[in-house]
Amino acid sequence: MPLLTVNHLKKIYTTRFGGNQVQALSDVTFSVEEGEYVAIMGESGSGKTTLLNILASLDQPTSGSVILNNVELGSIPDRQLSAFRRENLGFVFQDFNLLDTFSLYDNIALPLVLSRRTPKEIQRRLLPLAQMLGIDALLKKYPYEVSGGQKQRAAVARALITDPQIVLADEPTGALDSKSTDSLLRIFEEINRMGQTIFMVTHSLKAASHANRVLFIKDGVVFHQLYKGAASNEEMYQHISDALTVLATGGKNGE
Ligand SMILES: Nc1ncnc2c1ncn2[C@@H]1O[C@H](COP(=O)(O)OP(=O)(O)OP(=O)(O)O)[C@@H](O)[C@H]1O
Repeated sequence: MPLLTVNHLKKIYTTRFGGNQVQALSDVTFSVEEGEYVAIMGESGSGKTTLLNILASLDQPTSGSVILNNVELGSIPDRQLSAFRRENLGFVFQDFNLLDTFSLYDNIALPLVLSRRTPKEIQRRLLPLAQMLGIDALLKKYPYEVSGGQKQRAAVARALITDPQIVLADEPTGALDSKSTDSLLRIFEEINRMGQTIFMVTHSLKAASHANRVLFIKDGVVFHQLYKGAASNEEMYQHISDALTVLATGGKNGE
């Protein structure tokens, strides 16, 4: 039984006055096993953010379903959605989404504070995580006092502190320089090796080449997928680059 099952997702946006309709997703089906590290790529406008918003239970599909560990997202009552999200999903965004008036410690602790965990328990979980991510000396600092890479590591700590079933990452390296990108990708590899399931939207071939599997989305469907298998990051980079060329030139299923 996969951890995440996405069944025939369709999403049609209707403009406010009912005029234009945009079909962002036509028929998206795939699944993610526990412990996998999956990247999804596609051109601008191909529906990646729409898909991520639906997986995050921030938006609802027009039809189709998403099942996370036997729970169909569409069956969760609205009043329970934010707690479900907080307890089961970890989010990492391109622009970090840290609160400027909170220290790094308080930013990382926030999901557990909202879940009413005791300060002692919060500290017991937070300190080893901060140590693993190399930000333990920065916990009293505010986001404006640290670098982009350090902010992103704090955001990763915040995503992991609830021990989520899956981490959803939206262009996590998009705002980072190349040194911080390498450091974040090493962290993702490390937490994946420790068993964390990761689903990442990215435009970056480099980021995608670190994943175990890459899905390609085009015209609202998963058009192709690549397994890394025993390939190196460099070989995977080349395979992804070839697949993107096929995608851009309109070939089908890797032909
Ligand atoms: N709220 C909305 N209302 C109407 N149309 C929308 C809305 N959000 C997205 N769309 C349209 O749906 C399609 C898919 O958009 P989406 O943002 O999911 O693509 P994307 O792959 O994430 O793009 P990018 O890589 O540029 O972020 C696009 O045609 C977009 O214009």
